[in-house]
Amino acid sequence: MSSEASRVADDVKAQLQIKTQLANGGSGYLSDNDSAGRGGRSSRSRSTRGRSQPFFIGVAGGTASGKTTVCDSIMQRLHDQCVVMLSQDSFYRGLTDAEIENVTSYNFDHPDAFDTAAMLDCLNNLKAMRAVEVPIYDFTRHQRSSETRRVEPADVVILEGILVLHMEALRGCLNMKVFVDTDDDLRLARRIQRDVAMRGRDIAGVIEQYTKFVKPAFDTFVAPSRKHADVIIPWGRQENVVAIDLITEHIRMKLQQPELRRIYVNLEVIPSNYQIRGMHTIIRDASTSKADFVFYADRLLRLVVEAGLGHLPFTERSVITPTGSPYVGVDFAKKLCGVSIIRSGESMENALRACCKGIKIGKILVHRVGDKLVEQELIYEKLPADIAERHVLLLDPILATGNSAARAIQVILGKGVDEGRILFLTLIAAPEGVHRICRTFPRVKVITSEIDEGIDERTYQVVPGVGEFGDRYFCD
Ligand SMILES: Nc1nc2c(ncn2[C@@H]2O[C@H](COP(=O)(O)OP(=O)(O)OP(=O)(O)O)[C@@H](O)[C@H]2O)c(=O)[nH]1
Ligand SMILES: O=P(O)(O)OC[C@H]1O[C@H](OP(=O)(O)OP(=O)(O)O)[C@H](O)[C@@H]1O
Ligand SMILES: O=c1cc[nH]c(=O)[nH]1
Repeated sequence: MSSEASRVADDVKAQLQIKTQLANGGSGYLSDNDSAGRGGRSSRSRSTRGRSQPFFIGVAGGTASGKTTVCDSIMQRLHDQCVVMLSQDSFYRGLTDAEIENVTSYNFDHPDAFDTAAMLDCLNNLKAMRAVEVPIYDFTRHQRSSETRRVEPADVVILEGILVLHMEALRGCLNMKVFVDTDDDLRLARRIQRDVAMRGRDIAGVIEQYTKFVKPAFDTFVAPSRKHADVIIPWGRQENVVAIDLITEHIRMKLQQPELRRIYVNLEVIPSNYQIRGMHTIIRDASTSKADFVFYADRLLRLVVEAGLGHLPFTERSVITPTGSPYVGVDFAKKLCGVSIIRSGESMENALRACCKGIKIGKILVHRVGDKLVEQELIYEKLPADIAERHVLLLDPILATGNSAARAIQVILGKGVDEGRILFLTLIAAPEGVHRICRTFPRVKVITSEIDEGIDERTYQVVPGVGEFGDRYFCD
């Protein structure tokens, strides 16, 4: 790899590591059935592997920056996946007769030129795995065709357009945001070429439109939206193959992740290895002695606590090492506290104290009233008086229905703690509990070591689970 290519590779890798937040995927193959040319592209799949939501990628950039080429390249590389591509251009509002009369005064680069509601509706339907009818826009007539293009549900949806990252509502739908960065001169040259050859314009008209509308809108809306991107791809006369490869590789990696981790950006499952799997095997074994259960549960709980602490903010700090050399490091976050959900949550207190000397730990006791699915009653709470100023590590080794955790989080929020400052640390989580907490409290970070199959309908125990954690940890 050339040094330039390797620099770009490092850049893209770093951007992906720092900012990318993702969701969903599946299987299929590409076959271009785009009847409208500029109407967006569609690639049909073999199957969507029963996914509940697609993974949305937004690709923005100035006019003629190469967005379509970037999308095509990503799609080609994801040829074994079920991918569809939509273009924001398909959602241009058709012009009225009066607007067409005066078309040189119409600003096609302003957000108002797009039917954003229709675009959102389309994305929401695809999100629910429903097929959509996408409008077909005719650039020569400035009108929507009477026909539409049917787009089937897919595992990956790529949305490209100049304002895809500018529009907040659209950004909210995207799991990955890409900005294609191309020199202004190059873009103008391409734009002239394209509009003359393919959109029935003359050179003078293209330049006039560019100066009057395209450039000002780029400066006002498009360029500032770069800051929302997870990845910025430098794009020039040649394709940035390295960047595309790395993005595709990253998407593939994310597509392989279990469903829940792709849906919820506030869920972290700590990476497993054979040590961790071995410890889980011991604590899940019904014949394990109490001493061994406690020993291995403690080791696992310590890992969960360490992973949770990794999500706290930090400040930079440099020190001098004994060799006299500087080491640029970080300082731990201040103002923390733990809150354990009595009784099982108390098993995590030692792990937290071992990591954070002298940390304040509060307690909450909730009680289920009869049926487990009924809202929990708060029996007791003892929390630090200044909890509203602290980051809160909420401790409970088992997340089953999520009722106990939800009630505890409500109590903590009621004390004035910002939702984004709550970390819920748990050893084993059932999908039902993950949905409950991650959906209800999207800014609470949930950190767990393993996600199990589900909850037993009769006993409400996590399956395969560990049985009653509190009994096995505390009782002889
Ligand atoms: N004159 C005219 N321009 C239009 C019309 N509709 C859209 N545009 C222009 O189309 C542009 C949006 O398309 P681009 O982002 O350039 O197209 P693209 O093919 O996705 O660009 P790349 O793939 O990045 O090369 C805007 O800058 C608008 O000015 C129209 O009906 N008439
Ligand atoms: O997500 P949920 O459905 O609310 O279930 C999880 C709760 O169940 C367990 O406690 P349990 O009520 O068994 O009490 P214990 O801690 O005293 O063992 C566990 O420690 C959680 O607090
Ligand atoms: O499986 C479960 C569910 C709730 N509480 C437990 O201790 N275990």
